[in-house]
Amino acid sequence: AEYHRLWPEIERVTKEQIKYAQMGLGNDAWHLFAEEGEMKMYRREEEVNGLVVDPLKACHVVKGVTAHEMCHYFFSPQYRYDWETTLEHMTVVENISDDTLIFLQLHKRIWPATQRDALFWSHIRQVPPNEPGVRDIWIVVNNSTELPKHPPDNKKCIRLFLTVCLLCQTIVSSPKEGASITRDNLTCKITYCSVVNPGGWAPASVLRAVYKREYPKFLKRFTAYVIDQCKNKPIMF
Ligand SMILES: CCCc1ccc(-c2ccc(S(=O)(=O)CCO)cc2)cc1[C@H]1C[C@H]1c1ccccn1
Repeated sequence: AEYHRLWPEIERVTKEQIKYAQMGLGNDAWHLFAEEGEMKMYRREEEVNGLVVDPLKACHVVKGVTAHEMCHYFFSPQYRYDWETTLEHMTVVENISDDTLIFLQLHKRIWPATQRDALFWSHIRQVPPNEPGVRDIWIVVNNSTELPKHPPDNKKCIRLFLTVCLLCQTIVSSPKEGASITRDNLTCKITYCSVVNPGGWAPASVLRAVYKREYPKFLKRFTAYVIDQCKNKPIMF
């Protein structure tokens, strides 16, 4: 896929997202808006031409799964309806390669906002570990793109623009002397980042209320789904 017209952009955005996810909260003014167990969700209030584009950063730690498993279930289209409750319709409009797809997603209308759709490339890759104690790192990046064959249909819904990454790190605690690694030895550290431009105008208060409610629900549901899918399966590193 290295020769695909989107490849330079995929490389650039993926490298940016790896840096952005690994910098943690940096010294930006993040506001913790949701906290449940190990999951902490932060946002910054930002508007571009009067549109809410609040960057979001979520940090979570889950036991019993690997970074590869978490990213595999986030990337693969066949599981999406199982965990993405706000989807009305989803299709893969282009198979660029086995690690890069283009999705067209119609999201359910979230009253009182207008219905949105999203057209984005999605790329999964393993990244070299950057600190001791981390066995491996995987990332999925979703980034909006335009295709002449799938122009926005402004009569039907508004096309939103997103850049999302799910960066996961696998930490393995040493099993008992001579025992093999089991899921009890696995910890997955998750950083989920998203910047969504809603496309058309929506009241800031409405969008912020939707995000405040939907993002914690989404990450909780998604991680619980992966733990449940993996628990009786051999570990996929
Ligand atoms: C007014 C527009 C609101 C709005 C913006 C953005 C998204 C959204 C799209 C994609 C992704 S993802 O992480 O790439 C996973 C693949 O689907 C996450 C969020 C969804 C909504 C709608 C449905 C609401 C929502 C918001 C947040 C999380 C989940 N759903």
